[in-house]
Amino acid sequence: MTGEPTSVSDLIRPDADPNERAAESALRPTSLAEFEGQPRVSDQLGLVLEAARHREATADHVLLSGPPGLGKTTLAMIIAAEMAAPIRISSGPAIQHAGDLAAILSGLVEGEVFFLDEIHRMSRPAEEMLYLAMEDFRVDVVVGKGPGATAIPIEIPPFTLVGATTRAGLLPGPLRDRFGFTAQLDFYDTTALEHILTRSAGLLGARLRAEGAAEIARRSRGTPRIANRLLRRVRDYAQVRADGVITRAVAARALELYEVDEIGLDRLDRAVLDAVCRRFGGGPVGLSTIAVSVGEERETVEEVAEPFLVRKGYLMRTPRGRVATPAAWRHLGLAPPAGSSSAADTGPDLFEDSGS
Ligand SMILES: Nc1ncnc2c1ncn2[C@@H]1O[C@H](COP(=O)(O)OP(=O)(O)OP(=O)(O)O)[C@@H](O)[C@H]1O
Repeated sequence: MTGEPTSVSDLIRPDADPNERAAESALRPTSLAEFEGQPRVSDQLGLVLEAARHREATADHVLLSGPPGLGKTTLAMIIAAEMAAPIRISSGPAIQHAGDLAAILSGLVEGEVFFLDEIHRMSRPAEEMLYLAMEDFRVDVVVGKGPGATAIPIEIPPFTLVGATTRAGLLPGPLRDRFGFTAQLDFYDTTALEHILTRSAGLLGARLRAEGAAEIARRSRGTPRIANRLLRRVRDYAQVRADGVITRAVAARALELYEVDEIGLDRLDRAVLDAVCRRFGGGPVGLSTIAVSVGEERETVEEVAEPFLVRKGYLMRTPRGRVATPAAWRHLGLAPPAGSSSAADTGPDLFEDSGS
């Protein structure tokens, strides 16, 4: 049985949207002092950079890991700004040949920050070239083929590699070990998101009340990118359907219009919960069955809806499929079936993909 098609709202997707690049850049904090919400990372990174400045040296290589939209690109830019260094930006998937990497590295100037996003998606040969570059500031460019091939060493100026990954566990040990400092970014609490929203509203010239900021923050899934995106939509609503001021009521009405509920679930999230609870009695039910039932691609359910539902404690992955928790039933306004808490006995598993 196929349910009503559920279009995925782009509002709550944590990934970058190329159409939003300019809007995002305008809201990026440009110094560590302005980078709120990750005090431990800011403190530790501040120390690393200050020490490097003290020694008049290039900063150590930095690895940033964490889910999308939490500020990895922003931090890379801040590192460059704090070191008064230029920044060069590329990404793992863009570097498929070692030669691509050699060309970038040999063009760097001394002290430059090289930001490599999605570093876990680089090709193996490029990765091996990077080891040498990070350690010895040298690359070996192979000229020719077969037995006549020779490696020509090329010196490269000292630089700071800032690698970003959403999957630190996928990085090979030798690569991880070559970073002098690793920072794990966490989801933001609502207070931090309120501050970020207030700052963003100032830059956008939006009239955001503290209670309006709290309402948006609550629905932002712990992610600054989503918070800023919701703010822009709520601002539109406030201008067109209200008097321009973003109060709690205006924010709530706007986000209801966009189908983002009071804890940040959108239509797809709710459809998934609804399918698991109402159609499949709370599970266990396979991922593919859920996807067919909500009329979405399996990958979309798995990558967009599920991580947040699991993080919220609404859905569990078990060896036999997905299971709704009592909290999920309650969120839908339903009474959990008797004994449903014993679903936990099935035990959340560690399988990435267990329910197909
Ligand atoms: N600590 C913060 N304070 C204020 N704004 C932030 C903060 N972190 C992120 N942002 C804002 O969130 C948006 C997304 O941040 P950013 O592009 O740095 O995320 P990312 O982790 O690199 O995401 P991706 O992995 O998808 O590239 C930007 O507009 C940025 O201004």
